[in-house]
Amino acid sequence: MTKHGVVVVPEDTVVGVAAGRHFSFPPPRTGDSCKMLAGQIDLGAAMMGSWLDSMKASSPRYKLVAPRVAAAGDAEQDDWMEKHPSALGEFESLVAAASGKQIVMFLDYDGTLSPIVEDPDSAVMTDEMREAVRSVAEHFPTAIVSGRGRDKVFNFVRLAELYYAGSHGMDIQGPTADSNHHLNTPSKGEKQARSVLCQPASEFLPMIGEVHDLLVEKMAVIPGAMVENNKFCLSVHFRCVDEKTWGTLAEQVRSVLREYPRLRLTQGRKVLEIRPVIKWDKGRALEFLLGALGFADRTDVFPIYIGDDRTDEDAFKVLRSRGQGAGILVTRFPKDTLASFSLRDPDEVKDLLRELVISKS
Ligand SMILES: O=P(O)(O)OC[C@H]1O[C@H](O[C@H]2O[C@H](CO)[C@@H](O)[C@H](O)[C@H]2O)[C@H](O)[C@@H](O)[C@@H]1O
Repeated sequence: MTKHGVVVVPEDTVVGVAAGRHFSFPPPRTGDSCKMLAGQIDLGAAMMGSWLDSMKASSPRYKLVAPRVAAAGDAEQDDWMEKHPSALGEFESLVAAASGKQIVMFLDYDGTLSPIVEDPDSAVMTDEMREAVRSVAEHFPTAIVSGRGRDKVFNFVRLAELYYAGSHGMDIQGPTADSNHHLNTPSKGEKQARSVLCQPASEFLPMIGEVHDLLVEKMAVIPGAMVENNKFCLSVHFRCVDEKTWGTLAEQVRSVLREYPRLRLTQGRKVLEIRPVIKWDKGRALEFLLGALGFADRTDVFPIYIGDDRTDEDAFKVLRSRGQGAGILVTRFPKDTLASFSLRDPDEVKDLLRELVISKS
């Protein structure tokens, strides 16, 4: 398929192309009007129907990619691309807006640095992408912000010089002193203290372990279902579950969570995510890291956050409320988003990272 080809493709493979004109950049300051963008499912009020609806709504199966043919769909796509143009297409205005400011990079992992695949354990990052991230981190402080457990995402990325915010930001670790060139070199005694920066949900560890075991038991009878332990949160994957069984899966998850009112449910790409009710998300992690880097109240900072998922909307929302930087959504579909720009896939993310490095050289 070419970029501009006419083809019907399954989820995760559709393309938006038009260059935009009326996009919202720099992002305006906003209040707390994120609607349900972060994909939170209200456990208390939710009827089974709304769980299922939400799972289906986040899993569109087919989409026409035909700028010249599918006029109705295109109008929507073009309109969306005008509001969220390609960050590559608008690269010069992006760099101009960041001029004189310190760029800080925030990168989601799955769907952003690695393509979405069926088996979560196989979502490896290419060497080319690793090199692009490594180069970008030479120029700008860089953090990986992921729903995955921190150790797991580190094992995929394997770059010691980055910050890592695992478990949707509930487990933040800075680079080791030796590799961190963005902070003043600490003494030997400081090195260890600087290692883990923030774990706001540590009291939930035993509960998460308990719920993990219960969910593994429940999911054992659902073909294709998989439970992933992300340390401070859990993922119940339904990408490989027959759609006819999604209702059963949702009901099983709900039956477990009914007994745990201190846990909440959010939704990602064909995954239900269970996490503590604490007010902490990828947006809070972004703010925490900006503070840790000394940029909390600075106006000369330009955070760039790139992510593909509903949970990344919390970070886009923070950028909007700060009136700073740029949120970039990785997607092939028009989606409700607070991001200012878009990219279509991890390959385009890699291109953008490379362009940023070139612009700095
Ligand atoms: O915040 P992220 O780094 O984007 O993590 C979100 C979830 O990503 C992973 O699941 C997603 O990617 C898998 C591999 O491509 C795919 O199989 C799955 O359907 C996606 O939902 C990860 O496995 C989850 O634990 C994360 O919560």
